[in-house]
Amino acid sequence: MQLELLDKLRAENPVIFNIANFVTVQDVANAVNAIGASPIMSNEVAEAEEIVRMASAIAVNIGCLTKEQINHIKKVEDLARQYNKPIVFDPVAVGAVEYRYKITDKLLWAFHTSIIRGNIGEIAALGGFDWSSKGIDAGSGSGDIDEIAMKTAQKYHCTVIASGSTDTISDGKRIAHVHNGSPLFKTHVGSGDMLTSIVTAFTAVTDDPFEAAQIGALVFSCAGQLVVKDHPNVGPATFGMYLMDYLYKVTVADIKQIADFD
Ligand SMILES: Nc1ncnc2c1ncn2[C@@H]1O[C@H](COP(=O)(O)OP(=O)(O)O)[C@@H](O)[C@H]1O
Ligand SMILES: Cc1ncsc1CCOP(=O)(O)O
Ligand SMILES: [Mg+2]
Repeated sequence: MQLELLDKLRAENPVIFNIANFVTVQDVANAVNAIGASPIMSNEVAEAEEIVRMASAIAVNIGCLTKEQINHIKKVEDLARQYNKPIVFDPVAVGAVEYRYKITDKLLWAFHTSIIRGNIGEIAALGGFDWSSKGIDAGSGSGDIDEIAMKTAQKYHCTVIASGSTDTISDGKRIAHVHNGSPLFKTHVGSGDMLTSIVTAFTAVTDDPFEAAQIGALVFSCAGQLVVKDHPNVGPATFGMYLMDYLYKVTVADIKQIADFD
């Protein structure tokens, strides 16, 4: 894995355009900023072209989907194709809400997406696998996660991150796993959304989405793991607070010491 991409990201400070949800927008902006990129959020179709042109990569999060937003996403994804900007898609709750599944499936067929980042329930739903998602959460299921990630990547011709206690990453041929992290991530709503936009930031510094997915997952998981190592009494609020600090200060050397991936 190219750990030096973290230093490259901080040196280049790329602009990352986020179509965010209103629940976690502040966390996502701060996480992208803390890791060393420059976030911009927008919901307005009239400024879409200017923002796509200035951005190095785009995160599309459907957490609070509206009809107006679907039109915005279509416009932005069309512009991303025109200006050759990578898209990372977060299919929030597609395993639990049929409407979201249908919209997401159409968008994923209509436009090229570099990376889909969802929890295992969301990725299983997109891949057509049996799984019981629960709202925004992964829920429960017993499928083979490697197979689910790989087949879903093949279906949509992209890289997939199925996150969870292990993040499973596939581009349809290769498989990688990031084992770092902490169960505290589950107590902080927005952990997945932050991961998606941090992975998006890494697509700005490498042309290989499989590499961006791995390094993004590793850096984010290690930052959270280091929070808990240094502050063992954190709870949901303080974990989220310290996570921003650790995204800001974590170094390649820190990550090398605890990295657990294959
Ligand atoms: N039990 C766990 N142990 C370690 N890391 C976890 C655990 N659960 C989730 N994570 C981490 O939390 C982040 C968000 O993943 P996840 O909870 O799957 O997404 P979402 O918030 O979209 O449901 C990922 O970086 C993942 O590695
Ligand atoms: C609670 C909630 N409702 C709609 S979007 C959202 C946040 C989802 O955040 P994450 O998937 O990162 O936990
Ligand atoms: Mg999520």
